[in-house]
Amino acid sequence: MMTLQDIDWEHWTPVEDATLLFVIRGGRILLIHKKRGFGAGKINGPGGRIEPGETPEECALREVEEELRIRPLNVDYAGLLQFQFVDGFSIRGHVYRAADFEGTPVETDEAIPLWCETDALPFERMWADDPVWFPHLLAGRRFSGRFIFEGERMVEYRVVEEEEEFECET
Ligand SMILES: CNc1ncnc2c1ncn2[C@@H]1O[C@H](COP(=O)(O)OP(=O)(O)OP(=O)(O)O)[C@@H](O)[C@H]1O
Repeated sequence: MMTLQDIDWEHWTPVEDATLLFVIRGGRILLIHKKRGFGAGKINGPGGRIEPGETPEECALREVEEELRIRPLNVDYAGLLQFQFVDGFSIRGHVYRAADFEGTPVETDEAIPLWCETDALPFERMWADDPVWFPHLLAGRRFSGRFIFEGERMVEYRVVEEEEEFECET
């Protein structure tokens, strides 16, 4: 069985590089019901794959516009998630927080917007890792997490709080 220790995380490069962006305002967080792509059917933050020539933050903003038609404001870096699947797939998630936004979230081909109270999140409909790092996200802390997944099952994880300066280079 694969464990966290079997992986050289410092030199690990993911098959896919992606983003997540969470608007958190007035005790509520803006999530989506993801209609297609990786994780379709789950509730998550808006986000998607980083395109060539794009920074993670540019991708995060573009994905929120594409999926919900809003423009996040006061965006800051929140954390980094490294997911290794036992079948060989791997994905990195660059996570951002926004304190405000312009526009009105609407349903698109990709997503249905869903405002949730931050103290009543639908974790049973979210990825298994989310309950592990959401407390950091909601508290405004920076974090990084490493995870082993077997399909949709989280096999092992380690999440730590990071110093303010920490940000991943791509
Ligand atoms: C394993 N545990 C996980 N926990 C929480 N979030 C996870 C995740 N694994 C992937 N994610 C997120 O899911 C989105 C997939 O996006 P992505 O690969 O782009 O999907 P999609 O097929 O729609 O691609 P397009 O960019 O639309 O082409 C992307 O935001 C990525 O950060």
